[in-house]
Amino acid sequence: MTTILQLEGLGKQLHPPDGPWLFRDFSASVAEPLIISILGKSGQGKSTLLRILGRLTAPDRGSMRLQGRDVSQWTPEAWRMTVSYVAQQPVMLPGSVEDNLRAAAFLHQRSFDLTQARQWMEQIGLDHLDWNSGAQQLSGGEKQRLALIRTLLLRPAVLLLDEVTSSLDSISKQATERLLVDLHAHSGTTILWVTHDWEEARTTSQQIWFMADGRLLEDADSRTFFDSPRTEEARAFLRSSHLLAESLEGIR
Ligand SMILES: Nc1ncnc2c1ncn2[C@@H]1O[C@H](COP(=O)(O)OP(=O)(O)OP(=O)(O)O)[C@@H](O)[C@H]1O
Repeated sequence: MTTILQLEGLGKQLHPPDGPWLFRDFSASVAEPLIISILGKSGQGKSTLLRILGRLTAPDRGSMRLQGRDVSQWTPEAWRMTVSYVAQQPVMLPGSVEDNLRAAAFLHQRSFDLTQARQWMEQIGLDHLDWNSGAQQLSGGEKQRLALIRTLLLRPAVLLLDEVTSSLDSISKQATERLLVDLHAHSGTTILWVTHDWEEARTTSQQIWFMADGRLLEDADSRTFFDSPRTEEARAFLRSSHLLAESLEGIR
């Protein structure tokens, strides 16, 4: 495996120059192809980290290298075509479902892969949609999946996913997870995946980043993290996640 992304001492300060640090000293290597889940309690800065990696937010400290080249040697556009972010709250572009699907091809002057778009729409459970209908009228879960496919059509080497299954029912969620795992297996796409669903993380990912106390507390292969987490913070996090899952199971 080769290193595609190298993070060195990344930090984000809430109110620079004197405010507290949301996180700092975040250093890690991303080897390709891997699926890495990013776990941690709310407010640890997981989304902010993804936005930094997607060059949508600037870090207050630290550096990043992509494919061996420092961030300063990349234009933001070229970086974002290689490392692409899918937001938790999907933003639909004005126009139809098809306009949204064609957006990446249009913006980057590439040909539109109609066969691939149809196949992914079907695989993700959106084959019922009329491509001429307005994208703004879709349900939250439909928008979330359409935004994901719109980004997949860019064919990024690294995909940054921010809770992309959070609005989905269990069947759509499983279909989405399967599509992403298949894509990773067949195309070697590297995925950094923020999720609150530890079961999703355990079943899809080979590696876990666990954020707590304003830093990357654990960077471990998935089995090691779930079977024998190194820190008390991770053990407490997993205990509370298990308890929550059990109580939700009881309600069902
Ligand atoms: N540029 C910024 N300036 C000020 N505050 C910010 C900035 N970016 C993020 N924050 C704050 O940092 C905190 C962490 O946000 P973030 O969404 O990254 O955490 P998270 O771990 O992804 O949380 P969740 O799991 O709830 O989505 C939040 O309180 C947010 O309001």
